Amino acid sequence: MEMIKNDDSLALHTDLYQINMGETYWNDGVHNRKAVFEVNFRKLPFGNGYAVFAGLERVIEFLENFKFSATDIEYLRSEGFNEEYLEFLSELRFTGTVRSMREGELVFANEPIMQIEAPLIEVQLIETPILNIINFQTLIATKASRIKQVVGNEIAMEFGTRRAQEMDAAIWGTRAAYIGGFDATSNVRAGKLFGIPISGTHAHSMVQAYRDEYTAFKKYAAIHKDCVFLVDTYDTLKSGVPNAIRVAKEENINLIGIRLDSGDLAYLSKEARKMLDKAGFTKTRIIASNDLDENTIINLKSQGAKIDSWGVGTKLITAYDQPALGAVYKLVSIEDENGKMIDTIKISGNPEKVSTPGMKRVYRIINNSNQKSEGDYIALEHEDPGDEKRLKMFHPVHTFISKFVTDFEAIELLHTIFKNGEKVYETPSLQEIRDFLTRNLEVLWDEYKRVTRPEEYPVDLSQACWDNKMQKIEEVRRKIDEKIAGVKKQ
Ligand SMILES: Nc1ncnc2c1ncn2[C@@H]1O[C@H](COP(=O)(O)OP(=O)(O)OP(=O)(O)O)[C@@H](O)[C@H]1O
Ligand SMILES: O=P(O)(O)OC[C@H]1O[C@H](OP(=O)(O)OP(=O)(O)O)[C@H](O)[C@@H]1O
Ligand SMILES: O=C(O)c1cccnc1
Repeated sequence: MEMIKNDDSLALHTDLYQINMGETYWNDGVHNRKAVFEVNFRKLPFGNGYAVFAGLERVIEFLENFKFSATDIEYLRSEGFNEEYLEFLSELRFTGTVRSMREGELVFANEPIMQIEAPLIEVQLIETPILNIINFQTLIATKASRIKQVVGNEIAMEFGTRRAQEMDAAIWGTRAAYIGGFDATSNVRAGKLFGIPISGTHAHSMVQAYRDEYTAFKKYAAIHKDCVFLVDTYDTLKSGVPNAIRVAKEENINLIGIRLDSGDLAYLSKEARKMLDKAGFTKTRIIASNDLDENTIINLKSQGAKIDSWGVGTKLITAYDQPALGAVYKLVSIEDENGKMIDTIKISGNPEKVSTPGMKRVYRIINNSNQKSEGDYIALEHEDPGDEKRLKMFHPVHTFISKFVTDFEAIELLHTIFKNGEKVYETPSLQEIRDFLTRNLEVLWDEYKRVTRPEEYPVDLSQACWDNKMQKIEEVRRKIDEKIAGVKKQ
């Protein structure tokens, strides 16, 4: 229990190796060298054609409060860390510059979604929490957006708290789901904290508690004006729907809806719709739940199900079919002993895994003739694609795949969030973030938005960025060859 009481900071919410590397840099006197790291992921989740960026708000909160508490230092002392290093850590605050995509931005594989420029030790210590936040929230926002694409103008309700990976995941997952386009949540705390609309029906347990469906609905109606009755506890069509209609006729309530939670949802919804309409409850909505996801929803719609609202829990909040987004945090540039910034690269046998060196900017290239996106364009810091009359966009691996864009606007996607440790970004409201996502989706061709086998959205490098990468690959190769030659000579 003592440990839990002392959970008074998030600075230790990192991997031990970060603190060990920090100690190495500090001991060597290189800890204050400027370093630039970028966050990117290599593969879109769920086979989706885009991802929805989420997590920035919590990253901001984390960086603003970044500080090792007295109990953090005490704990590290008990683990045997050097006393002077601990003294240094106790004074450490975040002093860096952060550029980031905004929440609700569409993001794609192999492009920087956040860039952090700070003293090496700071930028290293915050890697783990930043990835922890972004990987989860972006994953859930993307899953939610994918489900909402299928749900369309009908209502999507987040019902997942009971199945989420503990409380933080439920709360921040709910916020991410709302960013991704869900309309409401059953989690009341998320309603209080973030202003997300809350909504809910009742469980089978209430019907079981009264041991009689009619009585249970009557008791609920006695205290609630707006009612949604769960109609599948005993028999949906023979008991549930008739009881809901009977109580709605007897009591002065709005029968907003009925909920179906088992059985053949297509068949039951069609039959229930007929019964409700015949009784005059044409506005009463049919809500469905039970292990739903985008695939079941497509399937139900194709069967002509008469469902107006969709309650989605487990498969959304746990990102059931892909439980992790693989965003990574890579060093792209570091100050050398003369104060000069040197670009760095990570090589791999897999061309997609070779990092792109240097400080970069990301632009969305919007074609002025149709206001649709031609793709994203990664350029070096000093370049401005907006200056180009004729922009060449080519595939970064299969370079022969290329096109020229002429009448376009290059919209910069990375925004300055912190400048030298000071927050300079005005955090938008959740509603603004949702509207931003809606506008972003409008510039994307439908081919990238479909749920099954979407087209691959272009994420291209500028010629200078590509040349810089090739030059770095060459440099690394030469160095290795020289080393091998040196060893052979000995
Ligand atoms: N017409 C339908 N077409 C395709 N999938 C459906 C259809 N009706 C229901 N489903 C889905 O089939 C699955 C049925 O799951 P399952 O067999 O566990 O439920 P059940 O027996 O109806 O109810 P319970 O949750 O009480 O066990 C759910 O994921 C549900 O969403
Ligand atoms: O199915 P999900 O997408 O996770 O949606 C939430 C589920 O949670 C509730 O039931 P619970 O799962 O607790 O019990 P049940 O399956 O027996 O109804 C509710 O009735 C939904 O079925
Ligand atoms: O309100 C509901 O119907 C609800 C809430 C959470 C989980 N399942 C259903």
